[in-house]
Amino acid sequence: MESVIVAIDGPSGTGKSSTSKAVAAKLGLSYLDTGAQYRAITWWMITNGVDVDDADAVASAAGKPTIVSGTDPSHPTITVDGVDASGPIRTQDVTSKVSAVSAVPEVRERITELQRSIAEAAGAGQGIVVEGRDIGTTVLPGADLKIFLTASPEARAARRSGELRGADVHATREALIKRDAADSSRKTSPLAKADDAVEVDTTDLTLQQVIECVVTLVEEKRAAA
Ligand SMILES: Nc1ncnc2c1ncn2[C@@H]1O[C@H](COP(=O)(O)OP(=O)(O)O)[C@@H](O)[C@H]1O
Ligand SMILES: Nc1ccn([C@H]2C[C@H](O)[C@@H](COP(=O)(O)OP(=O)(O)O)O2)c(=O)n1
Repeated sequence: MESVIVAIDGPSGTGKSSTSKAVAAKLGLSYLDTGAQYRAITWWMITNGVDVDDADAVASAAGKPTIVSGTDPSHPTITVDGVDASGPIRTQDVTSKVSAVSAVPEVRERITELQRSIAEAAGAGQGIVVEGRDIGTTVLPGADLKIFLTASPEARAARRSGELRGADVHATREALIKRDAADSSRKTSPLAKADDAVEVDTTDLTLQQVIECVVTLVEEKRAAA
């Protein structure tokens, strides 16, 4: 069967990670969480004393860490300089700083290059599901299928605060809206829907329904190829 490259973009809490992992596992594809890579480089900046609000300092350090992503959807991994970073990249500290670091063009250039080489390697096999903010627009504009997930801020905040074991929904909603605004308004490769992306509003859909919808879209693409 032909390999297939699927790009899934959208704001926080729309279901990108859960959907992408499940779709990739179901169809035997590789999986790449690009947000984890931006979180990993942010974690490296913090642990190495780089001031994340100093764009010049972040730019000069952007080439230093070695980030390696494992692409098995049933066991995604990420290491920074050989150290497992999967836990530390999910802290509130990293979450609050990742938008500033990922807005720096030198960081994006470095990470985009890494993403393209991973997608190229997977393209030699069955293919890959790559999720993020700018995959359909910038990283893989030639992807076979582009999906843009959306959901109301209320639904997204409720999902996130559920994950954070009952964190205040209002505070979660405010933090999420702030991060989306920063990601959507940055100059380099902002969060945006590609013109040829299929938009799926997940507000009133269960995760299973979203997964089925995306699996069907991939199968239709493959059948038409
Ligand atoms: N359609 C949905 N309905 C209800 N909960 C969902 C749905 N999609 C995802 N979730 C839950 O919402 C949370 C955030 O999903 P996630 O896939 O991490 O989103 P994203 O990667 O877009 O930030 C997870 O706990 C996930 O299980
Ligand atoms: N392709 C991407 C993916 C993520 N980012 C940045 C912007 C996001 O706020 C952060 C974190 O992304 P991540 O997907 O982990 O965020 P959430 O799971 O939605 O909380 O990384 C990006 O700039 N470009």
